[in-house]
Amino acid sequence: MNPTETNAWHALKAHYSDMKKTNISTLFANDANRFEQFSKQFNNDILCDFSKNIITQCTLKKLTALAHEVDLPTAITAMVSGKKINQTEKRAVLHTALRNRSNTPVMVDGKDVMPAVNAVLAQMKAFCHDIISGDWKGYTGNAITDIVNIGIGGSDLGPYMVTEALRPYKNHLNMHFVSNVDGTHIAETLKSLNPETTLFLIASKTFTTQETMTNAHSARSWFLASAESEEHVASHFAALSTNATAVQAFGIDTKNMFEFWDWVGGRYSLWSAIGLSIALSIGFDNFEELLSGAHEMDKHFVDTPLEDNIPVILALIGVWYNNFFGAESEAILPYDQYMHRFAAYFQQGNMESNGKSVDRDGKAVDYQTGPIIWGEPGTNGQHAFYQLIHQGTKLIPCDFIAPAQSHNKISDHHVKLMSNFFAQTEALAFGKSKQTVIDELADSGMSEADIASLAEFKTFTGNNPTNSILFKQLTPKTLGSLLAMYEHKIFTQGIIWNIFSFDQWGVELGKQLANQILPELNNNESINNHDSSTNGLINTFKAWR
Ligand SMILES: O=P(O)(O)OC[C@H]1O[C@@H](O)[C@@H](O)[C@@H](O)[C@@H]1O
Repeated sequence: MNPTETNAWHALKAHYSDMKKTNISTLFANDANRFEQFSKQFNNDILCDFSKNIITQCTLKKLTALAHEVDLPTAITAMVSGKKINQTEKRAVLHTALRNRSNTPVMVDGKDVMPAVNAVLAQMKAFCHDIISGDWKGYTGNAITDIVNIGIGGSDLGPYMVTEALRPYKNHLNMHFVSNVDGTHIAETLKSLNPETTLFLIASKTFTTQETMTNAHSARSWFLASAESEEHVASHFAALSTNATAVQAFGIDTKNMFEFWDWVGGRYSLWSAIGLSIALSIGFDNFEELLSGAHEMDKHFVDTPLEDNIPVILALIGVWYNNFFGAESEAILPYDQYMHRFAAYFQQGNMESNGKSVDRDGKAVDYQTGPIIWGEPGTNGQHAFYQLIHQGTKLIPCDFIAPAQSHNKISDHHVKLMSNFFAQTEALAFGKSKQTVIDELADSGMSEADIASLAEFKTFTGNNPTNSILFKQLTPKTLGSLLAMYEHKIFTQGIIWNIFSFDQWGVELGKQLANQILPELNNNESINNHDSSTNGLINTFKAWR
């Protein structure tokens, strides 16, 4: 259903003409209980404060009506019960089954997937035990000290982000992540490694991705240059994949293969065998906690009425700015250094899922779909790009995310960090009037004329919307819940925008052309079969290399 043709959309359009004239300051001034009314707690662990948005209860009602009109509840049930909702790839979408700790049957093609999910988890558990305890020996009899995850996109971003986020839980193993096909990435990583004590995890759903396969072959050659015999590969290489044939062809023993399934999307795969690097880094029990946290959020998403459903509310507020206010982007700003890859992770999560311009009926959409996602950890962002958020011409709704308790209680760092966290959303919402600036400059010794003209530049209009997501501490469980919350936000928005969120055809054309161009780079002949720009660039590259 085209969302713009729903009754709810028309009502929202009319409502927007009123709301665009109001501002956050007024909304707070008129309602002493605004925080209580527009915030929700999840499991007494995560507080989501939506109050600093340009919304009223009426806005939320109308947005929720939109979610009902596009039949979000049926769509949620279809996803979690294994319906093939990824229609262009004819696949189910079941990352929720990977963390289904209640173990209720989940059927795909008449078969319960849970026994297979549990079997791979058991295999991961045993492997983690062997590697972490040092029982697993490398080819010279030494224990493994370093793990290198070789993967890209969903086979890299999630494991890397979570491994970084959960550093306080990590054991003695040194983790490395190689993704880029740029030889610098693997070369710099290998420099510090000893082949006798290094384990490579080749992480690729398809096991055909050019970047990953190239890095995997280079890692193998590097390893064999020391180990000499192919039979040693078995104790230093494992594969995380859906493609057993390609794993075997690469030379990895399938007993070192950790399987997952076509119903796991790459960008939703950290909960599967793709998460093996996470489990190795923090131990399997902590990995299970991560799954449990996500499962708790899954239950909330499935069971909670839309009006109280946290991922749904986040999604609807996102739609409000994206489709009615014309916001082009959203910033994700974690005030936690451990979460420094969180925005990058959800850049893929959001932009690969909802960066679509054809609807589920194959027709070009005539409305906006997924926003541009970006962000960096606070406070670094404050000293870089917040200027534009505060005083630029673009509306940038932001999510501020922070833990109440730091893992590193060093002097007053955390209260300083948090004072910035609170100050920023306050400043963004309420701004600073020209009169306040003039009053502040009154004793500066400047002339009245100078004060008046400077005040123009020092005024903050405010009315910049934010969500604040405050949680107790960054634990595996809380991180699991936060990740699932954002995943379901993306899903909800995809349903509203009537697009397929679980395919990614947009990554294919570049791959195809690169494959055509690659052989053209293997000689020094001038080429002229492309457009003049591409010809010119290739020929200059050939002349200069
Ligand atoms: O895990 P593999 O198959 O190597 O894919 C890695 C990545 O490839 C990209 O082209 C996208 O399709 C991503 O969704 C995917 O995560």
